Amino acid sequence: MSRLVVISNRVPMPEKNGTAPAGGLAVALQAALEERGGVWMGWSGKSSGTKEPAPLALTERGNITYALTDLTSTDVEEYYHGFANRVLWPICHYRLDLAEYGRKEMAGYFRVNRFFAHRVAPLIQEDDVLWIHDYHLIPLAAELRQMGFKNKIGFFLHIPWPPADVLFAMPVHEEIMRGLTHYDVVGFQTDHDLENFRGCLVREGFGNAVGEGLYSSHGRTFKGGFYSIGIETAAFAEFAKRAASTTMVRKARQSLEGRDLIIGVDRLDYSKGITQRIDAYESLVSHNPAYQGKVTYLQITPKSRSEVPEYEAMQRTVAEQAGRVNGALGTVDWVPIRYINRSIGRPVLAGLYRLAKVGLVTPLRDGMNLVAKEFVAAQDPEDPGVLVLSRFAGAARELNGALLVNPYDIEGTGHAIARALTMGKEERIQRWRGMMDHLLVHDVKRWCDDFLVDLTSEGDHAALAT
Ligand SMILES: O=P(O)(O)OC[C@H]1O[C@H](O[C@H]2O[C@H](CO)[C@@H](O)[C@H](O)[C@H]2O)[C@H](O)[C@@H](O)[C@@H]1O
Ligand SMILES: O=c1ccn([C@@H]2O[C@H](COP(=O)(O)OP(=O)(O)O)[C@@H](O)[C@H]2O)c(=O)[nH]1
Repeated sequence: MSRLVVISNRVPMPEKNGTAPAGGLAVALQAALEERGGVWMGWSGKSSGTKEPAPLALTERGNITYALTDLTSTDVEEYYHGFANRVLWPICHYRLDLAEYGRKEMAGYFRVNRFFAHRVAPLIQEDDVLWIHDYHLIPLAAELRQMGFKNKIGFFLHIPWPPADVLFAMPVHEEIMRGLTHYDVVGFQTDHDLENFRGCLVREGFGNAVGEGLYSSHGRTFKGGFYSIGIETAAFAEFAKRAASTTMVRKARQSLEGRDLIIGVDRLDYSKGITQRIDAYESLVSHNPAYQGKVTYLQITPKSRSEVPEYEAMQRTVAEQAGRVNGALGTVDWVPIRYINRSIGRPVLAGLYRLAKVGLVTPLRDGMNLVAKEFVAAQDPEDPGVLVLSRFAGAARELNGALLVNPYDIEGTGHAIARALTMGKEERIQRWRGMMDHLLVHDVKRWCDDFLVDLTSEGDHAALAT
């Protein structure tokens, strides 16, 4: 079997205390690489200031070699905060109104991709298979091809791919589309994302669908597919069962004093629909006094990308909103919303999911959303909680036992929370069982295997070029 070289912007070096940063990409890739070993190259998350970054730092941990590079402060600003998170992220999440397009940032994005190519090049061996992840690194294959690399190179996009009318509002959409054609396999989270990509490619004459999932463009042929990312389902379920008896989770249970727990866990990101969700909860509780003092909503929301103005603003908005609801509805012995603005380790999260009667996962748009899958995996089979899930999360294409909601419909979401809180055990078990069976089969290993089978067995697409 060829050696696997994974390249992603975010690389979670296992810290001394074993905690990884919040974010589904890091969590999933860690699981996938632990399984088969290989090299994982990416950004250290640190800036070298105005100095040229030091050579790649190589660290062996088990069967994984981590290869990390710092970036200059200008690179972090232009490539990560600038183009990746203020242009590609909002565009791919259908938020044209938030995209801040600047030529300096665009140039920084392409420059850092070239820098990544030069940094990783000395590590690449002839029969290595390269798997590049996410919107930060779309042009990387083109850079490597230009340097003469003929290896199989796959790309997986963790976030949604928008329809042509949204994508083409971005001035450099042609360069981005062309960048994707240098891969051998381009993978998306869902069939909807793949359909949108196909529309972008074919409608605007960038390329053609040539059958059997193959596309031709700019003299190359590549496969386009969808591969829905999973979690380590069985291990997470076991984890949650054990977590239920830890001190932290026991304390949480005691503090509820018999109230039903509703839980939300999201990075502080406008795509996650947190403000709409708080509105929905407020609408439910204020219109139904029977719930007052009987439910507790715990929202765990670690800070994310705080240097980006839209994220910084959200920190204030959500904190004020939670404070306002608590001020308006709280009583001397009841706090309606418990709001935590920092990261919680996954072992504790697992126990909290299991404790909860309702999992609220209501993004306005999300590539997949691993929290939805973790919530399901963590439930007690004899008495499972109910998942309230946005129809706009990639996970909604698979988790059909959830109560699907439109997160823009505040009252509708409130009604779904009420339905979840009152659902009988038999229906809860039936809904949960179907989702759990699906997640046990479609776990992170299956995702990884499916993608790599397509990448390594697709033949030489370049030679098939039309
Ligand atoms: O690296 P950050 O800027 O701190 O952001 C964290 C990650 O956010 C995004 O995660 C996505 O990937 C998940 C796993 O496939 C998926 O479930 C979720 O819907 C996506 O939002 C981003 O795509 C990653 O690159 C970031 O590392
Ligand atoms: O305080 C937190 C919040 C989230 N997470 C983890 O971060 C990931 C979030 O992934 P998801 O796909 O839901 O969203 P993303 O943040 O990648 O957009 C999940 O594995 C969570 O368990 C965590 O470890 N601690």
